[in-house]
Amino acid sequence: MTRYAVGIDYGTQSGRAVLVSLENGNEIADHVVEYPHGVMDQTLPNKNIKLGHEWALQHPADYVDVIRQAVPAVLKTSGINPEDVAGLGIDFTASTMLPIDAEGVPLCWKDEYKNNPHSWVKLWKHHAAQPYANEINELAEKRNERFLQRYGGKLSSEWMLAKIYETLAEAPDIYENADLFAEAADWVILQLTGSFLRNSCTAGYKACWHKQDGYPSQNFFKDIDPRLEDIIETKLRGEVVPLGTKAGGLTEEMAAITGLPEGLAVAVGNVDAHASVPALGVVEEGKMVMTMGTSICHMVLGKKEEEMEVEGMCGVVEDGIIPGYYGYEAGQSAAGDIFGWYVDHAAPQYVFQEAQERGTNVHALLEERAAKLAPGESGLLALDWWNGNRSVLVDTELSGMMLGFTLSTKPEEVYRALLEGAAFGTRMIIDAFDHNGVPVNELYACGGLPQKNPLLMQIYADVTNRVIKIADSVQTPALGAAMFGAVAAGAEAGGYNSIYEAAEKMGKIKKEYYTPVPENVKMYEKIYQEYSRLYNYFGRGENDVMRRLKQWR
Ligand SMILES: Nc1ncnc2c1ncn2[C@@H]1O[C@H](COP(=O)(O)OP(=O)(O)O)[C@@H](O)[C@H]1O
Ligand SMILES: O=C(CO)[C@H](O)[C@H](O)COP(=O)(O)O
Repeated sequence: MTRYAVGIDYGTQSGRAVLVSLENGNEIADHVVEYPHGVMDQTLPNKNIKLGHEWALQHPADYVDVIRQAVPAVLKTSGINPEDVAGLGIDFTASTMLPIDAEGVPLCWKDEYKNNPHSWVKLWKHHAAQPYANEINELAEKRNERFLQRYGGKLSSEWMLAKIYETLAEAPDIYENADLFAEAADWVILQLTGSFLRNSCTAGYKACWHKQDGYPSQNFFKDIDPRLEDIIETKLRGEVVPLGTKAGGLTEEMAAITGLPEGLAVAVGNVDAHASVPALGVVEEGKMVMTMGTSICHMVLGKKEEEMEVEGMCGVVEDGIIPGYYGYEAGQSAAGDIFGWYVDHAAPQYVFQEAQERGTNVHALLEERAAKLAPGESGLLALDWWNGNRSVLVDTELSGMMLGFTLSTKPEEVYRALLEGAAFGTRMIIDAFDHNGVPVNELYACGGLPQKNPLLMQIYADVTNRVIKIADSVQTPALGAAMFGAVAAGAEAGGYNSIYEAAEKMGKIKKEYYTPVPENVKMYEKIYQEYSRLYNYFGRGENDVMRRLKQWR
């Protein structure tokens, strides 16, 4: 008898449920629900209350809507018997967080708080907490706090501590009246099961929790603000558990809403990018998974014995991706967005015209022409910093650059140089890991870009001199979430006893690989040396022209 699991992937604009077979990971049915309130970056649902610059909020009811609509829809489409579903797991954007009361009710649902923006869900890309992140970073650096090195030397404004401190500073009553600050991932699990547990992935990568050391010290929090002194025992309390842990069984109410059996095993939450790793079958060291879309997340597992320090990584967390390993994460803050920028704002009209005449899109046309060029033929070289540099320089003040233009430079040459620049940026990240005790032997890719742009993937293989394997699932994070749901169920209940077993059966990659072409590798090695020189020159303080130009804007 075939058994199934449900994975729910909570993205930025929408959530989707996917029903997968536990035999082989095949996606039987999926259903997407756009969040009715989307991303609130102008006003609260009460339209009279305007939001500040860099705010990005969400409505927690939208997350419940996804459960209410998408789960029954996949059961109906598939026609399976709900009793054959063994487990359920979710993945979420992070750090997407909210204040809740002692009963788990979001403060934004209460009349007395709903008009205060700080009572709502702060979405991962809410960047208004930057001044508070800066303050935390300065203090941590001054105090020589060890935890800072685990986050590439800087905490992000997107993360939990900056967002909580922002609430304390700007809305002390919300801070006071919050029983807990919760990751939305953990809050949704609370809705499904009635139990509140913090998953080690979001706690580790986004809230500075460490398996041995716990959170930063009480003393450190007190130094930020005396009112934060007891935060670890109060508003950050909650057991932190590894991924795949069973959070509990589906409640009677949720069983009625979804059509799934009451008591169904539900796994603790997970981060979207991280959930993809086992979905590609990756549960061991040496294999870097790249989630490639508007931006790129790079994840790699390191030895169980030793936590390594790698320049500019976003974080290292024990059990943070696959239990039993240190999980390392790094990132490029733009990739697809840079190619999209060129098409939208810089490609000439005649390219659009030709694309239209040929019934193709501009990306595809530029890719086709760029594929005819050899490495180095354009004479162009780009620094891929259109949205700053996340890894390894951790500097949002840096900006994009291209050199080598002549009067005969063509649009496809510029497009190819942008693809190459992104690949060099990834090579820099790989080298940082590889040279610091976290080997990267093979690359795995998922997300939209590997499906959209084969030339980009070949360039990545050539620039990094590594084989690249591509996900064979459209909903990679949801598949990963479903796999952790199966692990929460355990073999006795028809699931799996470990994520290793689940990955072996359900992880999926395409048969065709991208393999480096030796002569391209040779040429790109030379160009990469030039890229590295420019990278250091503009990125490490020798010439701060990018920073100055930004200041003068
Ligand atoms: N053919 C293409 N080649 C390269 N980039 C593309 C192409 N088509 C779209 N893009 C870029 O891909 C990005 C979207 O990637 P996708 O993985 O679908 O989204 P997301 O990151 O939001 O999940 C956009 O930034 C867009 O500019
Ligand atoms: O924080 C992250 C990974 O650590 C993600 O960048 C964030 O969750 C949003 O991801 P996406 O836009 O791909 O859904």
